Amino acid sequence: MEDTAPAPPPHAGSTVRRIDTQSAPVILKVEDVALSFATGGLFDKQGRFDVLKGINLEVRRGETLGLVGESGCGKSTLARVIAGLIPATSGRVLLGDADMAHLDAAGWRETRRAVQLVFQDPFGSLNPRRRVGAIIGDPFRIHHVASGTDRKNRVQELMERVGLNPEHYNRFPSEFSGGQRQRIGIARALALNPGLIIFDEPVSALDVSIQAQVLNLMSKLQRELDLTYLFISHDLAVVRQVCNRIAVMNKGRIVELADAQAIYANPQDDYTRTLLAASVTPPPQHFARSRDLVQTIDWAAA
Ligand SMILES: Nc1ncnc2c1ncn2[C@@H]1O[C@H](COP(=O)(O)OP(=O)(O)OP(=O)(O)O)[C@@H](O)[C@H]1O
Repeated sequence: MEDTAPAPPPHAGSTVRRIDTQSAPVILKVEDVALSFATGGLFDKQGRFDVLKGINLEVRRGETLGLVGESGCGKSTLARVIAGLIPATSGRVLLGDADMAHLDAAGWRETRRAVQLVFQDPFGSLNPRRRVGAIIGDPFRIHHVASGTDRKNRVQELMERVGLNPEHYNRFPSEFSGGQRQRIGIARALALNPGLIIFDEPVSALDVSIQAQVLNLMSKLQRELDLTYLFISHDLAVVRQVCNRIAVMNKGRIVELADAQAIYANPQDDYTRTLLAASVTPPPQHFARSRDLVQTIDWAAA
């Protein structure tokens, strides 16, 4: 299946699913999280760099929370703290009732299943020597969920769900387009029925028509599977289409968090206004093409 289907311009309309963000249960809570990296005094006299400063946010079941801010403000670092890949220096990350700082082995396994990270990786790629069926089937293999024909059937169901041809199970990543490879990453993230999927800039390097297809796929999957997303982007025009609420981040702090409509209609913070002013949709030729854009965390190696 090729990415040639006509698609609406990605910034033309919203695909946001309506949910009651006040009453839906909280599945993730970030409480006063701070993170400092040691710099050895290279960049500042204290010998540390405060990347995250007093971060508070909640993600409610079924919503898409956007996390927006300029490059370097700490979005990806926060994603990694939430996914349990980097411990916070202080504060708490609660997944359901479980404090990520105090998980036993079973708790870690559950976290690795429950939180999936899908991100833009212009330099990396899906392992070119592995077949797509094996790549998408990794979570089943790693978590001992399914093997043999059962695993193959489940992988092919996932391929179908994300709009890939299941008969392409034995193909290599190089035989897929950029948009299709994103679908491969998304299929792998879906494998273990995650409670939360963190998308880190999943469409920012894609051709504009392919962006629309991937955003539409994300919305379709969310409706069908009742998924919860944390959507990270530097571009307020992109998150507008998919987010119920938006957190605006600047220099390691959340400076504003509100319903998406309120952010656009009545931004409260100067920095949000600056970001909004900068989020004019660029013409298609300004989007770089990328051969391989999304990679999920290889939990076996993490
Ligand atoms: N392991 C590390 N050690 C030291 N500094 C780091 C480390 N990881 C990230 N940083 C710094 O933390 C800051 C935030 O980085 P981060 O990647 O989280 O930002 P971002 O908002 O996601 O930006 P981008 O969209 O460009 O990825 C940057 O200044 C980065 O250089």
